[in-house]
Amino acid sequence: MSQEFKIAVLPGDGIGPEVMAEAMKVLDRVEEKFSVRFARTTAHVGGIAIDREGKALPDTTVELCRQSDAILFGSVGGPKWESLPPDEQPERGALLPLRKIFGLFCNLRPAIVFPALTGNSSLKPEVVEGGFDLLVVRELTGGIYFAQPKGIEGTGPERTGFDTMKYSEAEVERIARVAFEAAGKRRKKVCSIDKANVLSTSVLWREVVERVAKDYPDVELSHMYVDNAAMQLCRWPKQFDVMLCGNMFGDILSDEAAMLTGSLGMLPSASLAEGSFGLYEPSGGSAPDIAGQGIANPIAQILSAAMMLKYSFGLAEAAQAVEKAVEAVLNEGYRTADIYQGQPGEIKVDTAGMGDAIVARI
Ligand SMILES: NC(=O)c1ccc[n+]([C@@H]2O[C@H](COP(=O)([O-])OP(=O)(O)OC[C@H]3O[C@@H](n4cnc5c(N)ncnc54)[C@H](O)[C@@H]3O)[C@@H](O)[C@H]2O)c1
Ligand SMILES: CC(C)[C@H](C(=O)O)[C@@H](O)C(=O)O
Ligand SMILES: [Mg+2]
Repeated sequence: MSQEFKIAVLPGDGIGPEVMAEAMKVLDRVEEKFSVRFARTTAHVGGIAIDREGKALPDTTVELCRQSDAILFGSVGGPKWESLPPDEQPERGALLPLRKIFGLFCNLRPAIVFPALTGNSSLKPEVVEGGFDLLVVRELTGGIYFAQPKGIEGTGPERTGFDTMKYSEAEVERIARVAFEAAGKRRKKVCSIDKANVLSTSVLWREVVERVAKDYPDVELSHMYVDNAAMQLCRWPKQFDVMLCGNMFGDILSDEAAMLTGSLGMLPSASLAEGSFGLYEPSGGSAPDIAGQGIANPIAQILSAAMMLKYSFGLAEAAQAVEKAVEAVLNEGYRTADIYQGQPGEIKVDTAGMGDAIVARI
């Protein structure tokens, strides 16, 4: 009997369904090749769920996720729902609650500059030469995103919006351990990002990270202020191996790291709970500017599915086969519009063309 895994498939809005369709083809191929079965059930989330079921995260969707071994998520949001009250919008109404409900405290965002794509990077050729990869480890269920109180109060010029930045030692320790474990399997360097010259949360963050580091003597720890880190990422990203960040700093720096790779459409992510459960999604959003045209890059979604194979299902070999297929198509010159530069040897493809090329190489 082949192994079976249950996946809640939540394509969401904008380019979500377009890139998800390609990830489904990849999973079909993995089933064939590795004699596993992925029992997939699709449900609404985000704007489409508001339109069809009246709220961004329907109870039936949450229940489906509970019954599943992992969630494969597309992206949510778009101009159509921007005028709704903040808590009802797709991002705050669906994505953030999903992270909280399932305890997805650990967000892994690898940024890989493939050697074939160094010409696409926004950086100088000598900075990206030969390619590189770094891993952003972002705390995902705490910090300013979730801490209370938050809101908008008062009237007139005194009307005030406020959020609270809070981190407990336990929250910092938990995510720091993930970063050190990951670095131990990579180039053995953790750079912890904070703003300890201003923020009390960062002073605590730094203390706890220092303490945790003592348990990982083979991993080198450094600290960097977030503003400097944003600059260093553009100046010389090869200095980084694992970047350990709180929720908001990790959000910002992971988008920046994505662009070093050539396109946000290349950057996958895993959001993990304790144990094997996880939600896997591209780091980018629903890309309303290109939705419906069939030109979105499906690689972030496909590599997110590969992360699911590895982290939630323990199918490391299958995950590697998918990653190798992505690298192969890039080496052969296949490019969606976002990474196409009109160079000799490049083959321009649409979303489905990229998906098919990857499937054919698994
Ligand atoms: N996880 C999520 O669901 C998620 C993440 C980020 C933003 N959003 C939401 O998405 C909507 C749009 O946000 P935004 O425009 O700031 O960010 P975005 O990530 O959707 O798009 C930023 C830019 O990157 C490009 N891009 C992103 N993914 C791409 C892909 N796969 N292929 C080619 N190009 C790609 C877009 O075309 C756009 O030019 C907003 O409602 C936002 O809140 C959702
Ligand atoms: C859409 C938004 C809530 C989300 C975040 O800020 O976490 C997104 O930007 C991300 O990076 O996944
Ligand atoms: Mg973001």
